[in-house]
Amino acid sequence: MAHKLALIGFGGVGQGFVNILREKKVKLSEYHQIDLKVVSISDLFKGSLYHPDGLCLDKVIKAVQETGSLNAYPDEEGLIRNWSSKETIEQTNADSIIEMTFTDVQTGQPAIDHCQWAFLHKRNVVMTNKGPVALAYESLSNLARQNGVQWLFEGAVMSGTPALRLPQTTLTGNDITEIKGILNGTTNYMLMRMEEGLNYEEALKEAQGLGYAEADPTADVEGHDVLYKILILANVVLGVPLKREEVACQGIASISLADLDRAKELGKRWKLIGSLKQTEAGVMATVKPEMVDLDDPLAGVTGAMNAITYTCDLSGPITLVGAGAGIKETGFAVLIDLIAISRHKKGMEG
Ligand SMILES: NC(=O)C1=CN([C@@H]2O[C@H](COP(=O)(O)OP(=O)(O)OC[C@H]3O[C@@H](n4cnc5c(N)ncnc54)[C@H](OP(=O)(O)O)[C@@H]3O)[C@@H](O)[C@H]2O)C=CC1
Ligand SMILES: N[C@@H](CC=O)C(=O)O
Repeated sequence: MAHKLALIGFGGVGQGFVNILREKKVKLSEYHQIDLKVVSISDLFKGSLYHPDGLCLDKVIKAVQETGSLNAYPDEEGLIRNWSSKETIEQTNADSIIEMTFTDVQTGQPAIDHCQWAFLHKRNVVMTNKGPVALAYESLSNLARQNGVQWLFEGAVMSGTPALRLPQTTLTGNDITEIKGILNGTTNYMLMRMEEGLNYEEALKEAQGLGYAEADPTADVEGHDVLYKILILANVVLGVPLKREEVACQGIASISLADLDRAKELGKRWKLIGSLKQTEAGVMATVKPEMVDLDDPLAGVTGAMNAITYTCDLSGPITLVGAGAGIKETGFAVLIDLIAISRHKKGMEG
């Protein structure tokens, strides 16, 4: 039976995910026996489409590429246009809602509402949006559980690199005493390009063009995006309900070309580091730029690559290095969550 999907937010990641479905449809069906069918897409300015039997993804991409809007999708019997995200979540026949709207670092909205509406209508949610996980993890997890649905968000930390699944699956049984890493692709890319001679604005523009930056890139450069990832790691991996106010947060906006030159003279390199440490006084968390030695493994993590080290009591430190941002990489995170939901469903049925 098809697993029906409703996509809320159709920007870079949404379109990247649809392209993955177009590319992998046959393999998903042959090797994983999964038939993922997009029945709804709802985007604030690009418009909205719903067909209970599924949308033609080639026509969806053609419409958006040629006109920037879903309104150019051809009319067909049974097609409904212009539902809001609320109408879509409540009235679609989708099993799972894929939430890919922008991350609001102050309120987590409208994505928190999107999750609530979905859970109350017994729909799973897969999301790349960090806001709801960082700000409302406990209440939304409870709501999902009470309604017998799943809530997965691998893409929220390090895009398609399994930064959440790794500690939750293969590292389980360890006590994790510290988590530390480079957790933002945009700023890591910018620092690299600024070392290569670009100025701050040029480097940011490139990162935006490559699809790494947030809709409001202030979240990247001022460290809020890393702060949110630290809150997610604290809540989800350490089980500690850390709050935003408890984390000192500084981004890279104040780092000048002169600072980069000074680091170079000292045999060092600037990196924006997020960290969480278990102490007797509780979990200590910081987000701040640090100069790391050039022979530190973190110094070699460049561009939009990220790295995270889990310090474990039994297995010792384990470091994961991989993409921290990117359209295809984040689209993959959605796919792996959907494969997990499909497998879970089959296990329950079997
Ligand atoms: N890009 C990346 O590398 C990564 C992104 N993420 C997260 O994934 C999410 C999506 O990222 P990305 O695709 O790059 O961002 P974009 O800004 O490209 O896309 C977000 C889309 O959501 C739409 N939108 C905003 N509000 C609503 C709403 N209320 N209802 C429906 N649609 C809405 C926007 O519409 P419009 O523009 O038409 O207003 C836009 O098309 C973000 O939360 C981001 O933090 C996570 C990991 C990596
Ligand atoms: N803007 C973020 C996207 C992924 O979370 C980043 O640059 O890392």
